[in-house]
Amino acid sequence: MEGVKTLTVELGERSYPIWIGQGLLSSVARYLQEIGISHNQTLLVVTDEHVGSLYLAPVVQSLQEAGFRVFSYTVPAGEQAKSLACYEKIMTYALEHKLDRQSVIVALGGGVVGDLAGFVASTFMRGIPFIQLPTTLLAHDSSVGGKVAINHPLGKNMIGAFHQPLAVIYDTATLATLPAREVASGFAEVLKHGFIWDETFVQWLQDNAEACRRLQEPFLAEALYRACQVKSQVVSQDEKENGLRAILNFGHTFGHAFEALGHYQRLTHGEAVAIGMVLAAHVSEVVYQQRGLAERVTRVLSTYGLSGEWHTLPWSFEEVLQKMYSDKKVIAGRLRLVLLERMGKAVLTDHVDVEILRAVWSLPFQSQV
Ligand SMILES: NC(=O)c1ccc[n+]([C@@H]2O[C@H](COP(=O)([O-])OP(=O)(O)OC[C@H]3O[C@@H](n4cnc5c(N)ncnc54)[C@H](O)[C@@H]3O)[C@@H](O)[C@H]2O)c1
Ligand SMILES: O=C(O)C(=O)C[C@@H](O)[C@H](O)[C@H](O)COP(=O)(O)O
Ligand SMILES: [Zn+2]
Repeated sequence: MEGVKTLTVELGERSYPIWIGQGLLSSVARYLQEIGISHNQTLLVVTDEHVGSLYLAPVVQSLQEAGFRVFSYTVPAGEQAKSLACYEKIMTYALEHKLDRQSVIVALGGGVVGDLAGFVASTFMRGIPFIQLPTTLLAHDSSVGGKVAINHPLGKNMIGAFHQPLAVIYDTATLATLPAREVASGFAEVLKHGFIWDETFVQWLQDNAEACRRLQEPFLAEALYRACQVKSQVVSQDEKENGLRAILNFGHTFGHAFEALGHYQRLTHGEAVAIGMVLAAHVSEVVYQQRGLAERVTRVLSTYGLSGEWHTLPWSFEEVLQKMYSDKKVIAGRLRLVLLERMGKAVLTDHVDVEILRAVWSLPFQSQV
């Protein structure tokens, strides 16, 4: 597969490939055959309205021409689709169309479709295989690692499972149709992978920001490859988040609170995480005496079009804090936060005094434009 970057998520018998390259969707059938999917297995492609209108027909056509029996289901675009109602509708569709325990769910879309379709796969007849076909920049993160979930009115990703895909087939040509806001949002998670694990990657992203933001090759594929590499290394060491994997939640304790308080409409996931990372970087500066850390995090985020400003949010510190206590990392009523010991090295800690968070919330925002 010339020109295709390949990684393996090492998880023993559940290991799987990540293929990254231009135009992979047109030969998606070949990739499915490569991982041993046979024509006896019915495929259900799940997508959303935006992605479906652009990419569903060619994907279904390529699969049907290769002899696969294919059904498809399209959900409304947006975070609201990560709901019990949508989950139930897909389940009903799958049952009505006689999918069985060998059938395969194919998630064609961004993180919303991947999380939702993956959760359907994890529970349909107690679990069937699924494939990720990510179409957003952000989905370099969501398509890898097997966290699948829907939201509950009381919190983000509260109903879910760990269910690894059989493969991630990442056609970077699809990113050309992404709205600018979603491009910036996706870079929040790309940058996160550098902040938590690899200072040299942060520097590379700073040095090549213009080309990356314009989605210019070979920079785009390299950025996604390196971010997926960080994610797969972490997941390989701690698949079910017993420890290390929690560092992938950098910026998310604040971020998920912002998303939920905004009813998943005010901020995208990446925007919420970006603000959360700036706040967590300020807390890290205090806890680990890392002067200049928050300034660097804010500056690089702003280079990628992400503001990181929290004072414009309409919620008080108390409202945000209360929401943070429903985070899945909270154990025995104790808040746990991911901080940066230094740039490129994240840690999970439960030793953060709420007064430090309150003091950070009161800091003036330092715009780094
Ligand atoms: N499972 C995980 O590990 C993990 C990791 C990170 C994020 N997530 C989840 O991912 C979700 C966010 O994902 P997202 O940012 O991809 O959002 P998304 O799936 O809602 O996609 C963003 C928007 O872009 C549209 N879109 C997608 N691909 C497109 C394309 N190629 N061209 C044009 N439009 C396109 C979508 O229809 C949607 O309107 C959140 O729910 C978040 O919690 C999960
Ligand atoms: O894969 C992980 O682990 C992550 O934390 C990746 C995050 O970017 C992602 O948003 C994830 O869905 C958060 O999971 P949650 O368990 O905190 O809901
Ligand atoms: Zn995330």
